[in-house]
Amino acid sequence: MDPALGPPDAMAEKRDELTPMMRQYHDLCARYDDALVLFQVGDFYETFCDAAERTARLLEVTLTSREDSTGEYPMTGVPIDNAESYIEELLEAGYRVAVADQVEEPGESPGVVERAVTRVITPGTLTEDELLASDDNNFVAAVARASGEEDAGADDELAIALLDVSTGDFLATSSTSSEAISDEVSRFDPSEAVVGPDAPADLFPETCMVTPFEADVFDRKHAGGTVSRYFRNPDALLASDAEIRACGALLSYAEYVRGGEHEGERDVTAGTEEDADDAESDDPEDARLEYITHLTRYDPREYLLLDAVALRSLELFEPRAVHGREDATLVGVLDETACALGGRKLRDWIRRPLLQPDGIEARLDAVEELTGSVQCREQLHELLRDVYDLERLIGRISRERANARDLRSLRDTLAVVPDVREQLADADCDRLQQLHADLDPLADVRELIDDAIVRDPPIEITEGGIIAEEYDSDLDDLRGTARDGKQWIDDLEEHERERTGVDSLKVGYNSVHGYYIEVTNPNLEAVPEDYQRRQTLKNSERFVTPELKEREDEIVGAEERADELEYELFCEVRSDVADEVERVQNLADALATLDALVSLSTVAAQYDYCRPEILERESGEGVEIDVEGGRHPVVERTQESFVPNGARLSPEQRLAVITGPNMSGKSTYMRQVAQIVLLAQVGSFVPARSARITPVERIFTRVGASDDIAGGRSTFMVEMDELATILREADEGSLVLLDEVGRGTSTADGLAIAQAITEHLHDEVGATTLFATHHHPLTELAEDLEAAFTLHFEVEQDDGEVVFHHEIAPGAATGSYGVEVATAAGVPEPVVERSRELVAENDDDASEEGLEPRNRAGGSRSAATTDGGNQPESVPADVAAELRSLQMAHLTPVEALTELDRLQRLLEERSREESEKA
Ligand SMILES: Nc1ncnc2c1ncn2[C@@H]1O[C@H](COP(=O)(O)OP(=O)(O)OP(=O)(O)O)[C@@H](O)[C@H]1O
Repeated sequence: MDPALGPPDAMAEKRDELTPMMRQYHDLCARYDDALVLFQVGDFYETFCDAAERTARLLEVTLTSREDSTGEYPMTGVPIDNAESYIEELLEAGYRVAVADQVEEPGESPGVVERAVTRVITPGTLTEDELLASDDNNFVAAVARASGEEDAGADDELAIALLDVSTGDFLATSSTSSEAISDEVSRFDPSEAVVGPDAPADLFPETCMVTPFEADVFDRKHAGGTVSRYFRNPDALLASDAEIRACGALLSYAEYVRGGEHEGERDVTAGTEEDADDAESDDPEDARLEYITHLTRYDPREYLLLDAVALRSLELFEPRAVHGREDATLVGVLDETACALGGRKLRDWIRRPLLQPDGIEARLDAVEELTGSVQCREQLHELLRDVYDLERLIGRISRERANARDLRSLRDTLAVVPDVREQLADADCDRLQQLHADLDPLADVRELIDDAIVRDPPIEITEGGIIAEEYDSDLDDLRGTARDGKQWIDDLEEHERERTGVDSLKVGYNSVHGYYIEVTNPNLEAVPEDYQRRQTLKNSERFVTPELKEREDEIVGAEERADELEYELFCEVRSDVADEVERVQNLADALATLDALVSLSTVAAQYDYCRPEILERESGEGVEIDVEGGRHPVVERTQESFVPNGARLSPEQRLAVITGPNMSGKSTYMRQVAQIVLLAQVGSFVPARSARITPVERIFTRVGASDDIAGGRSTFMVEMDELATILREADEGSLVLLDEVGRGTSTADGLAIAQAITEHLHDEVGATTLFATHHHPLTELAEDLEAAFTLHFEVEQDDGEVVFHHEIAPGAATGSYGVEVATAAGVPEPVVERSRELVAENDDDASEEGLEPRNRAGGSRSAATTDGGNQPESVPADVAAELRSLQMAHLTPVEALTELDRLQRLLEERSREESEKA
């Protein structure tokens, strides 16, 4: 265990003798033993002992020490004012951070000042804008099994719950397959996972912090109680015990990290179903997080499924190195949203493309309508730019972490809503009409903030200057008293000058002595009786009068009371606004949806996309994809010109074997088809002249071997693993992209595997498949298979140079042009020349060899012939034999070059041996 966590050993031994403050620190460390405790002492957050040494090193701050009667303890502190940047570094180093604040003013009660953990900051539960890396969702997940018993069977139901603490988004689903849950993990990419005793540890990638949490909160009864504090009927809302356990545990965790007076929530005996029924039971109800108002239970089968491999290879959110541009992702090209809300919504749509034509058509109708009206679209975009991140704002408000500026931001957003509504007043399609209805301007909330909070309030909420005039009569009275007093003082100078006859008399103020009357030394004789000396300066004396003192006390008293009252009033307003959390969240959702739709229509109009026709698919039937003039949405933006290509796939013609030289455009083409399908299912227009598409249920990809080298497994193993998944899980509702399968092994084995896979996909799986390959014999196979066909990219040779047209055409490619590409890449001329000779020789050989007959599929191809032939004299027999056995038609250019390189070295070795013998 990390010695920086938990109660320091040095303190534990003598806990009872520690000073009360150090004992507090010790006890909080014991209570929050999985987190680094930052302990407020005045203006600093301090850590002690091992934690101090660790933080001093990590944060590069000075290590000091603190002594009490029990000894001297290392200590390190960071200023509270910029604690967030230090906390960020601690999080990056893999720590959770528990912030223990002073929760009363020093001297407020006898003894040591009270401290409590007011928040536990973990990667998955961030709420501070400074710590949240982006506007995107930041999820914490919890996973639970149905039974929760240690010996649970393999096909027990597994559930995952996901919560974004900063926005209140809360989702849950379950499945009997752990792969399906793993796919959901990839989809939502949580930064933290809370696990109970029975969760499979290998579900989460390394980037996700795994937080073990108390077993009891995962208990069915306890979890049911927790969920029912939030949602009326958990059993009707959620589909299984596993889901209830995951949701309940996650809510308990969210309550736990909120800390503060609710820290008792870690006491897991509270919150059973019986407690929840008892309206009077205070503790659990108090712990309730007001901003969690919706729970979306979904079935993964309602959405197009994309596993981690497909998410990566289709460049949805992460760019692939090849394009080398940050925004070279699908979300990058689609995101023209105006506000953070819309950006998150769009990402969610891309993460979960739809399957049901109705839902897709509803979005497409809205996109079409907005695409057709430039003015409306642009005005909406302009208006939406003034929309703040309402979800995070209302989250902060309901967590009592919002300041007056946050309330004004909410008010400013509400002020935009009537204009946004106005733009939708004449909408035709259902979706836009519905949004028009959903856009509640929350006039009451806006009015409240307008009345209560000044236009430009300060950041601080305890120093006054927040509450508007005429909002509260007591406050107005206090302010009046302070104002009158100040006016009296303003008049005092004039008055006293007249009374004393001293023209140089001045009235001033300083923070130590308060108000004073200053008289210079030559005039001291004129000082009246009632002046009381307060301060002697070099050339003057300062006085007060009993009346001035009295007025001063009055002003200070009134100001202090006004500040306190303002704070109270502010908290009341904030709490009244917090009561409307659900309405604000609903408004946020409507604005987010509108922004996402406007963004899709902006892209559609700007980049000449077309509305796809969505076809119904009966279950068990195959897929129809008919695209004319399609373009790759990402690649077309990264280069000057792009050649459009069509695609026609149907249940009768569903497996395309695509050949063509390197760099001709095979991979681009395949990804383009998949991205067009995916875009259509998002409800977006697509980069094509026309498109007719049946929604696909799942997209599988197996792409370039060098792309996916996962830790600890060879390239070939990764490839086979991904293939195994495809063969096991794909069906006629799937779209499968295979890019150069079988490269990581010998040519013969590679071809055999590719052939077997093609046959299996064709005969058994029935998935719509695009298969790019350098194994030319596969094109022959495609001709034998009823529902397979061939496509190719042709290139031209112009004066020895290869010219790429990037145009797809029916049939198989005639040559591989690998040698020409090698020339272009700068491979030395003699090697290229020799390659040409070999290609010519081997073409003859290859034409005599065929593919394994289908009924012998899987058998390895015949071994190389080693007997002589037309052996050139200068070539040693073994090298010649190896050269002859090379099957050039079956080698990729890189493999051919590697072979050539090896043979050239062998030749040189042989010549050296010969000359040494001679
Ligand atoms: N339709 C197109 N119009 C214009 N340029 C294209 C087109 N398709 C591909 N390209 C360009 O050609 C480059 C190579 O394309 P791609 O990677 O798809 O080739 P490939 O045939 O898969 O090559 P390899 O077999 O070496 O993997 C792309 O990076 C892109 O710049």
